[in-house]
Amino acid sequence: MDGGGVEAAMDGGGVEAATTAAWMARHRGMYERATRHPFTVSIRDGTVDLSAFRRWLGQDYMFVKEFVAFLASVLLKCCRQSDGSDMEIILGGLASLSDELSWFKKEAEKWSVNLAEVSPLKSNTEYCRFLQSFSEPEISYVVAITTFWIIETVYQDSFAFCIEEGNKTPPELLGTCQRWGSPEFKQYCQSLQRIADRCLAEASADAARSAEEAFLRVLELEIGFWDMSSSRS
Ligand SMILES: Cc1ncc(CN)c(N)n1
Repeated sequence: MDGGGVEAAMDGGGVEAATTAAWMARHRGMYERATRHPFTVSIRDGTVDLSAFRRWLGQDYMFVKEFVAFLASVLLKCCRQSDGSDMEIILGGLASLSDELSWFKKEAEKWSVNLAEVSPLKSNTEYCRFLQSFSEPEISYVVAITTFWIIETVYQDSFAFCIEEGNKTPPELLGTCQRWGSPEFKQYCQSLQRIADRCLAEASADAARSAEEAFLRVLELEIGFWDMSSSRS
């Protein structure tokens, strides 16, 4: 984090506020582009193009397979670089991906998406490459856990909006929205945020700067992923 960043992370009394909240405020525009994207907003207002939804489903299945390996690398860094107290939370997230993959397979059948025929589109490939880079031991735990938190949070916030009051989400898409928009998943994301903030409070300025860069990169990649789902990029 640079000098401005440190200031932004301080509240009026000079007490350090949570770093992640400061980033979300500082990068509000990008955060909203990722969490109020026309694709998810079209789910909420009931105008979603179902062929775009099917494209998202197939692409996200591929993403989640790569996400398993990413999370395994976060877990490994947690065991090697932290005191290991976060292990159970990360392990819980990793274990839930088994259910998630089964859910994608069932959902793909329901929507007649042949997962065996799906190949990753450009934005997905780019995102998966980013996830793969976390297998490098040089990438620190603080950067990895912050990245994990924001990846999950973008989905949580995006899909929670689709089930908030006033939604016209098609009934057949409610299950998808509840998967990430549920209060339980929100709590999980909040526990990741607390871990990220604790690690960031202890991190060097360089490490915190790298974590903020990763935060921004995730927002960019998420926007690209929704764009890809809506069209073809
Ligand atoms: C692209 C993307 N971003 C986040 C998530 C939530 N794990 C996901 N399934 N796909």
